[in-house]
Amino acid sequence: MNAEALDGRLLFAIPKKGRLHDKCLELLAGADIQFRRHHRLDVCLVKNHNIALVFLPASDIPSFVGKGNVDLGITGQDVILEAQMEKHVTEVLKLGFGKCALQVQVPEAGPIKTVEDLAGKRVVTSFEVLAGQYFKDIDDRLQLAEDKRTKIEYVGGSVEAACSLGLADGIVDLVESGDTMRAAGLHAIATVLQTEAVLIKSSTPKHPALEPLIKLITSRIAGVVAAGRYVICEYNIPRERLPAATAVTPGRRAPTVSPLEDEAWVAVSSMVEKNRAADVMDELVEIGAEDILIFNLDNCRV
Ligand SMILES: Nc1ncnc2c1ncn2[C@@H]1O[C@H](COP(=O)(O)OP(=O)(O)OP(=O)(O)O)[C@@H](O)[C@H]1O
Ligand SMILES: O=P(O)(O)OC[C@H]1O[C@H](OP(=O)(O)OP(=O)(O)O)[C@H](O)[C@@H]1O
Ligand SMILES: [Mg+2]
Repeated sequence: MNAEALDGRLLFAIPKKGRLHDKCLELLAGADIQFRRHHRLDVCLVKNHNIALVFLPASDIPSFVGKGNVDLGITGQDVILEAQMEKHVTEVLKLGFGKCALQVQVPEAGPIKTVEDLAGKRVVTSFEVLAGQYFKDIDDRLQLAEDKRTKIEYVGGSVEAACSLGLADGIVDLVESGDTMRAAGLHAIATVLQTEAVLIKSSTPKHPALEPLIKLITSRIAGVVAAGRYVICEYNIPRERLPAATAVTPGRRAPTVSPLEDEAWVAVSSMVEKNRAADVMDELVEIGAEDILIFNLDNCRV
């Protein structure tokens, strides 16, 4: 693809593989951003918008966005901090996936119990900057001499193998379910940070004319994210129990209440957070609601 084909288009960086990739494709589909990616090509034009998608490693996206080489991107908060780009990018939206924690881990059976025990020893990580800052603070606090300070060593992947290979006394790596950590015989002794995937834009945009398109795409993606977070709860309730019921399902602004042919009853429709839906249904049954239905949302603007 030649450079002119990209001229004037909003460049939107998407993780090319790994944990965030599939979720990003779902977001793009939900936002009706249409494209066909040719085999092995990392740049492709969007058919129905003035956008080009650029598929990049998640860890490279913060500096591409921060330096204004691309206008918009999706990546993890962890790699933004690791790239020291937090002042150069603006977090537009939290996306609710890619949630995990960057943790200090040591062999379960070993003598090291705290980060103070680990200070001064060897730590292997893919997050050199964040691990370096974390242990610098501890080394400073413990007033360790220059030659006794924690040694941080970078590896590009399979960090969890470092202790059993004899390369490290501890590691700093991402943990979600904890399966990788436990399988490697490790356990966490401290959390450096919590992270999730975010939509980011450059803090000093090179193409101000693209701002309306950034707003539009942000609004569409926010709709898809909210649709995944909420369900619609509908039920019938005796009119005199309505105040109790609407306390359980207050909705985002207010629940929709409709009359029924039977004047003693009303129908209620309300948005409910998906992870609270089962509890809400239990409470509604307690209050005397009947015919309680839950519907998934395909998309929304709220
Ligand atoms: N287990 C996980 N659960 C949730 N989010 C994760 C997990 N591992 C990584 N992430 C998030 O995804 C981002 C990219 O990491 P990921 O490992 O997917 O990319 P990668 O290392 O480029 O790909 P790969 O692991 O396939 O080589 C991380 O910076 C983090 O924000
Ligand atoms: O707590 P868990 O659910 O096990 O997830 C954590 C693992 O996920 C990531 O690895 P990934 O699968 O991306 O492989 P990588 O180490 O090759 O990057 C991360 O580096 C951890 O190893
Ligand atoms: Mg990985």
